Order: sequence, then C-alpha cells, then structure tokens
Amino acid sequence: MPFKINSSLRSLVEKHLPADYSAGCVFTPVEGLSSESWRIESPTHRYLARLESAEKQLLGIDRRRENRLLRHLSSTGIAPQVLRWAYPWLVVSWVDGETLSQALFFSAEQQRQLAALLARLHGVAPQGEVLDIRRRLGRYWQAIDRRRLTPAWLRVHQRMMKRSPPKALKTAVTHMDIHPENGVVSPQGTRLIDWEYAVSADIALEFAALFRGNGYSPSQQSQLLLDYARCGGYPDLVRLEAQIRLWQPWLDYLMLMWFEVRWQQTADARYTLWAQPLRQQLFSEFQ
Ligand SMILES: Nc1ncnc2c1ncn2[C@@H]1O[C@H](COP(=O)(O)OP(=O)(O)O)[C@@H](O)[C@H]1O
Ligand SMILES: Cc1ncc(C[n+]2csc(CCOP(=O)(O)O)c2C)c(N)n1
Repeated sequence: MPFKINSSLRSLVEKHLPADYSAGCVFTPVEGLSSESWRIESPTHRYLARLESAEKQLLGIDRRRENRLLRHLSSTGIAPQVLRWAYPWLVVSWVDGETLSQALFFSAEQQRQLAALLARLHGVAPQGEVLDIRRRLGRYWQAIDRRRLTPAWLRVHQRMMKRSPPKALKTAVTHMDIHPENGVVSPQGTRLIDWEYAVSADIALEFAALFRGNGYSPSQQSQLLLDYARCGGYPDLVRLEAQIRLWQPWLDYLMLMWFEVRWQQTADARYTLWAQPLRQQLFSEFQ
C-alpha cells in the first residue's frame, strides 16, 4: 500500500528541490505511524524532512530554532546540513552510515570520539535564546494529565519553580538528546543526528542529561570528562563535575515531566514506567 505523503511536502520538494523532483523522488516515512519524518531519495541525493507539529511544539521542539542552530553548526561537520526550512517542514541532509548500538556507543573508541565531538560542539558560541528550564517545565506542567497530580508532586513543582537554576558555567550550543541511536558512524567520523532538542544552554546540563539518560557509571563519566578536557573542552573538571551535580534535580524533573507529557500524548505505558523511579527519588528528596 503506498504511504500517504503530505501534499505540502511534495510541493515543497517540487518548488525548492526541482532537480531532485524531476529526476524522480521516493518518499518513505521513517518514524512509524505518525509519519512526521520522511526520507526523500532521488537518484543523486538523500534527505530527511522533519515536520513541525503541535505535539512536538508542546515538547519544546521548534523547527525554526533547529534550523538556525543547524545552520550555525554547518561548518563543524558534526550535524546534518539544512537544505530548506519552509514551515512546517525542515529538510536536512541524510547522514549515511549505521546508528550506534549500545555496545558500540560505550566502546573506548566511540567514547573518545564523543568527547572530541562534544569539545568541538561546546566550543561553538551560543545562538538564539538560551534555554529557560523553568519556562520549559512550566509548559510541560500545563500539558500533563491533571488526574495524575498529587499533593507531593505539587509541592515538588512549586519548590522547583521558586528555585533559581544554577548559574551557567559556560553557555554554548548543546545537543541535549545524545544516545546511541542518535550517533551515526559515517566515513568522516561519528556524527550526531536528531537535533530537535538542541539549544544554547550550560554545557554541564548536557553532561547531566547524557550521563543520566544513558546510565553512565562513575568511571565512564570520569573517562569521558577527562577526554573532553584533553580535547579542548572545559578544562576545570572539579568545577564541571560540581556543576553537573547542581543540574541533577533539574534534569531529573525535566525527564519526569517529559515522560508524563509523552504518556499523555501517546498512552504508551512505558513512559509511566520510566517516570516511576524518577518520581520516587525526587519526591523523597523534597520531603
Ligand atoms: N539526518 C539523518 N541522517 C540519517 N538518518 C537519520 C537522520 N535523522 C534521523 N535519522 C534516522 O531516522 C530515524 C527517525 O528520526 P527522527 O525523525 O529524528 O525520529 P525520532 O526523533 O523518533 O528518532 C532515526 O532514528 C534515525 O535512524
Ligand atoms: C532541554 C531539553 N528539554 C526537553 C528534552 C526532552 N527530553 C527530556 S527527557 C528525554 C528522554 C530521555 O530519556 P532517555 O535518555 O532515557 O531515552 C527527552 C527527549 C531534552 N532532551 N532537553
């Protein structure tokens, strides 16, 4: 059965990528049922078209921001190139290669490459608005299912919203969603894809997310930070590690809220399962 291609995507390619269009393009959805991302293949090129949707906006995703950040990074070679941003579609280059497996991601070689990549990324000056984590949490709060709220949760939320987030150690462009499937081994080295949560933010928040999201052991954390500093990343590891710890509750709460919003959007029980340990931990810290 042929897939139903959004007609706005077809006309975008016809208008803005006419050579590819007339050579004949194949459109394939890359992301299951919702078909929010499409691979476009012409005889000579491959692209990925990413849709801006209300659901994505609620999560803090903004294709206009993604477009600006990717263009800002275009000379670094660590991210896909933007071909076209025409609301609601962002068309980027397809990165050829295999995505990383969990085992490969944690290999010494890939961790060294990731350290070097992060040192390069965090050397890029911030672009656009700096992440306002309380504003993002406030938006997630508006989107969660009211019936799931408890007095303990309300207490945690109010205290978090009254606190000031850590003062940034160093603000730079951050990816904010690094995990094995977002790393592609290309002939030119490992690259990161899926920049939809990328934002100018404190570099320590990036590490808090990377370590927590991927279950880094303390020694894996130290090794990555050591390599990062050696490659020209932030040199004061004592300060950096302390700053990562300061971000921990914010990151945990952000993850909890994101899981809740995703659960609300999808009714997929895995999200509540993943949220449970975070909830327990945060709620006991705020007793
Ligand atoms: N620029 C890219 N180059 C190559 N593959 C990509 C690129 N972007 C995404 N992919 C692949 O397409 C899949 C879907 O991507 P994406 O639209 O970001 O969905 P999701 O956010 O659900 O992972 C990814 O898992 C990845 O394997
Ligand atoms: C600044 C910022 N705002 C929102 C998000 C979205 N987000 C929060 S948790 C999560 C999944 C992590 O789970 P796991 O790593 O366990 O898959 C995602 C995608 C983000 N990454 N950064």
